[in-house]
Amino acid sequence: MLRSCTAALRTLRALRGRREGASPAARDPVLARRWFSTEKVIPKDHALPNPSWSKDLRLLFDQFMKKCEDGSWERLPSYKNSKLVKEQLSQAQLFTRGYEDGLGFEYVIFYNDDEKRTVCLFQGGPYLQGVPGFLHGGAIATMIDAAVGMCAAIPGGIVMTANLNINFKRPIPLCSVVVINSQLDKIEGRKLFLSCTVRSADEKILYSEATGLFIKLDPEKSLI
Ligand SMILES: CCCCCCCCCCCC(=O)SCCNC(=O)CCNC(=O)[C@H](O)C(C)(C)COP(=O)(O)OP(=O)(O)OC[C@H]1O[C@@H](n2cnc3c(N)ncnc32)[C@H](O)[C@@H]1OP(=O)(O)O
Repeated sequence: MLRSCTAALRTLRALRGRREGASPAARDPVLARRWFSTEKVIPKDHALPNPSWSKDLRLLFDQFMKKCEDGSWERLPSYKNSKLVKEQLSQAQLFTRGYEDGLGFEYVIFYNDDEKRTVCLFQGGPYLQGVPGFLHGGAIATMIDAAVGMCAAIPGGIVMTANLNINFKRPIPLCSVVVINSQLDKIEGRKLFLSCTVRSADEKILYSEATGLFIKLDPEKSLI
């Protein structure tokens, strides 16, 4: 745990050194192209191992990749989300993917279509601290929203969170790995009801439980 936190902070310090002086776009031609042009950028798949991933996260990732071999499970690449991004908002990115490797939300989501459920393997980095040494409740809520939201979005299409209830039962140590199991329980018209649990990698500790209501957007209705 400590090793992955240290690795993430080292990456940050290196990046900080590079960043002093000019604006981000001026220093980074790739970023500049993204911000100021309509040129298509090939998205990076963040839902793959990087050096900040702990042994626990890699182990679980490998186990689920094995489960994908018979087609019952599917790994969801992170760039599926970018389908919704319009050209003029090309600098926009999913909140959970806006951090440098290891500092924020490191996760991968697997989907099982037959069971209508997802498993999200999540390692919360040092920038997500709340009470010292533990994950911030808002970061946990964000990750639950993203994981459960994805479980709703696959059958539901474009959905938004209408209600999310979370019971925080145990604090989650910073940089540890948790498993977020989400399940689609019921669909009523445009309403999708889901539930989820957040457990330790060995499944012995139940950290949080949540239920969520997601609404499939009505194409006839304006959001604003
Ligand atoms: C592919 C890439 C994926 C990408 C997926 C990535 C996952 C990321 C997940 C992040 C998700 C977010 O952060 S979303 C951001 C946070 N959420 C929001 O900002 C949503 C703000 N709220 C809204 O815009 C709106 O309330 C909506 C869109 C949720 C619903 O509005 P609407 O479409 O007009 O629907 P409306 O007629 O009001 O309600 C439809 C039915 O739902 C019920 N209903 C509505 N809200 C509630 C509620 N809070 N509690 C109980 N029931 C409710 C109504 O009673 C009605 O029931 P009945 O009469 O039919 O029985």
